[in-house]
Amino acid sequence: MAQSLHLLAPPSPSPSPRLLQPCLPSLPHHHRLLCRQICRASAAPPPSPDLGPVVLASDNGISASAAAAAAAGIDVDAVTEAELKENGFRSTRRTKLVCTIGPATCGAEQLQALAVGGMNVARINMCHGTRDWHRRVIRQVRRLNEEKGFAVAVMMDTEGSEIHMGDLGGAPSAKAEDGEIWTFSVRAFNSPLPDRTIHVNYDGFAEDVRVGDELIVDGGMVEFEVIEKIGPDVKCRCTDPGLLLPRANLTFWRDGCLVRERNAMLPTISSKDWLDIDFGIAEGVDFIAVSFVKSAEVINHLKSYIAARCRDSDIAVIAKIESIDSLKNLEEIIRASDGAMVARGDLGAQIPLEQVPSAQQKIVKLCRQLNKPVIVASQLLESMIEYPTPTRAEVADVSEAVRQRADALMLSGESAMGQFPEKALTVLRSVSLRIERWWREEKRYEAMELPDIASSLSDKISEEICNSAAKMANNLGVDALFVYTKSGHMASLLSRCRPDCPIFAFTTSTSVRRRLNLQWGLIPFRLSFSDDMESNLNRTFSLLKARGMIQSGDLVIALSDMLQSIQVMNVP
Ligand SMILES: Nc1ncnc2c1ncn2[C@@H]1O[C@H](COP(=O)(O)OP(=O)(O)OP(=O)(O)O)[C@@H](O)[C@H]1O
Ligand SMILES: CC(=O)C(=O)O
Ligand SMILES: [K+]
Ligand SMILES: [Mg+2]
Repeated sequence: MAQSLHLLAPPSPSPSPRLLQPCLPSLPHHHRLLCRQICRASAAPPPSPDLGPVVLASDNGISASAAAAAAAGIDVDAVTEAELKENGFRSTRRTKLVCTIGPATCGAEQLQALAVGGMNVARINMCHGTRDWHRRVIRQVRRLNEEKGFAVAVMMDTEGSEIHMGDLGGAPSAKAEDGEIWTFSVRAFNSPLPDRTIHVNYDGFAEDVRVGDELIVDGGMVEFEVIEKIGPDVKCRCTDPGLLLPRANLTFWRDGCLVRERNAMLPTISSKDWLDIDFGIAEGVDFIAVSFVKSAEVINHLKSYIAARCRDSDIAVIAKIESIDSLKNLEEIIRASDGAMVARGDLGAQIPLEQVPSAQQKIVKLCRQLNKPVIVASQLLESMIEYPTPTRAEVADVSEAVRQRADALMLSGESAMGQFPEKALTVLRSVSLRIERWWREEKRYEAMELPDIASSLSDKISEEICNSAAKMANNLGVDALFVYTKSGHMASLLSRCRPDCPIFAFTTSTSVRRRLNLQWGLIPFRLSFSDDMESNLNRTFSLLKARGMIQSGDLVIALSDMLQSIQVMNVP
């Protein structure tokens, strides 16, 4: 039996309104499901011969077209579906995982291993690698999605025009020892570079630094003091030894303060970034993460650029919070963006390290309030670049980000160039699962105030519906929330509430489905559905039951943004 609440608001079109009317879902046999088939062939029935137009495919690498799966002959049943089948709804991972792809993970097999291991989003950093390399990675991810049924989204991260070192003439790293004299120069060198010489990308560098300035590499990996300026060359003495990595970020400090007048004059999106963005649009990336955002203006500019260039404007813009200016203008930046990243690497080079944790907490909270997905990034498992197990402190850091209910966690060097990318991903996955479960068991609801964000009446109703549905789901202990959403908006409003149960998000568009992959607690499916909720539900139930993903008797709350309705029912 189902109980439903339908709310009507202009301009939302709706058929006959029923207020808390019981309705009996029947399983109409004339609506057959084409299950884009999966993985465990044995677990699913063969598609019927008279298939209708309905297509359903789930994310997280758990389903594939029947043809593809059969042809490939492999079991692509990754985390979510296995979890759903084995342990029921409660144990699916809510926190999403982003992996930076680099030399350690760019091969087809390595990418597949990451997808199976729970990678929701693959990130490519335009600071590194060639255009051809990036293209190969994007296409490989897309191919895996098509052939193996994954739905891994692709995020392109811009280089930005902050000051950084060159690529060390091809060397993977260089060691700077205490007291050594190194030359930082804006001259172009042919490889190999002269000994202890570093190229700097910013032409004004030699003019801007002064003797006595501190030069900080990658937020403190290595530190130098400027001792002499000779034309384009700046001689520096190493005062804090360490490892220099290619293209490491450089900041200079004077009298204990970051020198940032010059950086303020550099554009957030450089001309090289614009070319990269054109490339990203052409290759159809799902997210563009903008480095060193200073204000909302640049985000608005990029969004209108994207809207003008791609019709359905389905690339989401993520603001990377990694500078003092981005903290100053935090709220306007987050409001303008489709999501944010706490880029702790560079952030920790611009503000004192001890301020990074509170900045993280503040950004995560604000993003949730404003309903924007947020990624916590950098050094989560840094030691795993070299070692197969994390430090206890790293596990505690990951746990804290999960406890804050960030939407996603990100691997950087661990997956790009580390020795144990898959193990690092496994650590993120198992720590997320454990902390999420603990949190639910302890019923540690953080009653976070969620401010109204809608402006139109229709959006206000959607918001109220989602808030109520999430509350009802917790109070009734339902097994899952189902949301039928074309734009994905209602799914993200539900995710914002961080309910106890997972959210099955059904959407008609492949790109919306991939984008929802970044959001907390959502299990995105693509499904062609109609405005007839009863038939949608019956079709979904029979399909998911056939796949063993739900069972008769499971308690479900279903929402739809076409009808703006809530229905509570047991799966028939
Ligand atoms: N495409 C790539 N090719 C070669 N090395 C890479 C690539 N992507 C990442 N790396 C390596 O992995 C490290 C960490 O990756 P990450 O993307 O976090 O880079 P970053 O330069 O530290 O950060 P960001 O530009 O995001 O501030 C890099 O410093 C680089 O050594
Ligand atoms: C991810 C990134 O850009 C940073 O941490 O600086
Ligand atoms: K970058
Ligand atoms: Mg950065």
